[in-house]
Amino acid sequence: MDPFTEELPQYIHINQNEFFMRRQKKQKEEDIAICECKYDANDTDSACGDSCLNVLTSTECTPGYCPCDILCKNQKFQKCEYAKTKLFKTEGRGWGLLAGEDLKAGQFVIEYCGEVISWKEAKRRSQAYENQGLKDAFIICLNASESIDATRKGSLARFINHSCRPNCETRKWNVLGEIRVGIFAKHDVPIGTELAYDYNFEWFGGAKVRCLCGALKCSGFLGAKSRGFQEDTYLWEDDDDRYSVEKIPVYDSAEDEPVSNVNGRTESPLDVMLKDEQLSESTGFNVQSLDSVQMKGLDVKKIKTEVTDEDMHLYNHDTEQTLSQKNAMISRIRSNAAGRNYHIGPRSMSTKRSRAYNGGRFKNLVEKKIDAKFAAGLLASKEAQEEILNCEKRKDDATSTLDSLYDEIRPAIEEHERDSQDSVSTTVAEKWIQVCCLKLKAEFDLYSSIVKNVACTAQRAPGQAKPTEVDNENEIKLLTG
Ligand SMILES: C[S@@+](CC[C@H](N)C(=O)[O-])C[C@H]1O[C@@H](n2cnc3c(N)ncnc32)[C@H](O)[C@@H]1O
Repeated sequence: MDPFTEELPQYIHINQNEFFMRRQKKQKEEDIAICECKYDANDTDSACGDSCLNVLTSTECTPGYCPCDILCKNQKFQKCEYAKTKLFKTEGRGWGLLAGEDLKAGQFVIEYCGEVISWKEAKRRSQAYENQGLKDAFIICLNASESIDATRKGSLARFINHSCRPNCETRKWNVLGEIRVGIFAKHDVPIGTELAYDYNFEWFGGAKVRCLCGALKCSGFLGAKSRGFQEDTYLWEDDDDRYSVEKIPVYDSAEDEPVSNVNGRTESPLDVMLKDEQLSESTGFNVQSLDSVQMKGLDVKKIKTEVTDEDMHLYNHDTEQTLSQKNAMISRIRSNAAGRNYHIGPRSMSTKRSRAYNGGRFKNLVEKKIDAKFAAGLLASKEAQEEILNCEKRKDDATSTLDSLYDEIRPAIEEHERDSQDSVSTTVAEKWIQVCCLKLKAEFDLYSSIVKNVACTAQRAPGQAKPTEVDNENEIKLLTG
């Protein structure tokens, strides 16, 4: 299919969130934050610029209450003061959004608008969309209990793709008492550069997609770090021609080494840029112009690139010969569990994994339990037996410490799983890591003690051993001569 003639997917364009399950909040007078800015004609920053108390707390000024009145610059969401952007068709990643003007670091680009729905409804819808075969995911987390779904209704932000090395990020702002999500430039972004942010752990539900961002440290799949990814039940190859992108390089394996172009410079798919004059007519959110936007000016062969040292190992998607050798098919992963954030929890992964990856492409990492008592029972030396049993006790203690720590910090973890913008606090994470390490060390000590003693100390005479609840899997092959 010609990427430039493919029609835009149907959706209703909105630039205000719509509330599906509840009414929009009305800001109470006592909740209105009033800043202390005073307009000074000689200081452009004075009317609610970067030093405004409200700006510093990511809160927009309320019209009628701001001391700077109509000069207030801190009502960007309310006034839809978006940067100029332009839709274009990517190769392999559906539609994307380009910067239609030079963006400054920290600049508000556009609001991520859609239907505000409950977290439960988001789960239900994402499953329904997946069942309908919808290829793209448009639901992001808003807060612990709500999400924004831009699938049917949304702003142009819905077209911003993911990158593992993004030039934009999402930020939450308090606007008239409601939390809203904006896309902001992480650093200066030149006109014509594709905008991208790290979906990170924000995406949940639906199919998981092979990431084609081209970044050196690309995580491989959208949501690869999420619990959803790790609990995925199976991999399947997808010959959907939207994603059959022979020309898109994909980091897949060691043989996919980065390739430099003739100048020794390398490019990322996300460094696609338009010539300035081709963007001159772009508007911030003009969906009508989309037909004409069929990237009439986009000359993929004459791509300008923004190349930094770090980019030197990125793929060159101009190199036809190299590209044709790359993947013709993009694997997609389906997930039963919503691909929410990472998971901290005792033991759940090993059991899930054994089910999840059996027969799949991943190695089956099922843990085989070793019966320490049985191993100790094989040994003639009392000291050796005691050493193994002590180690086992230390391992059991470490396991129960980990379990009770999990119960203790469960609320923080569960909160984090639903609200990806707020991380689990460092103290919780540190405590968790420390106890996990202790448990791993205790396990290691136990297994090394078994190996050492079974291999190096005298064994009971045959027939003397009294194995406890032995099964074939637990049987240890003794290294006796
Ligand atoms: C919010 S939509 C972005 C707009 C989308 N490209 C479109 O055409 O409507 C997210 C979807 O875009 C695709 N996508 C975004 N970033 C991608 C990436 N780095 N690699 C592969 N696919 C990507 C995935 O299908 C994802 O579910």
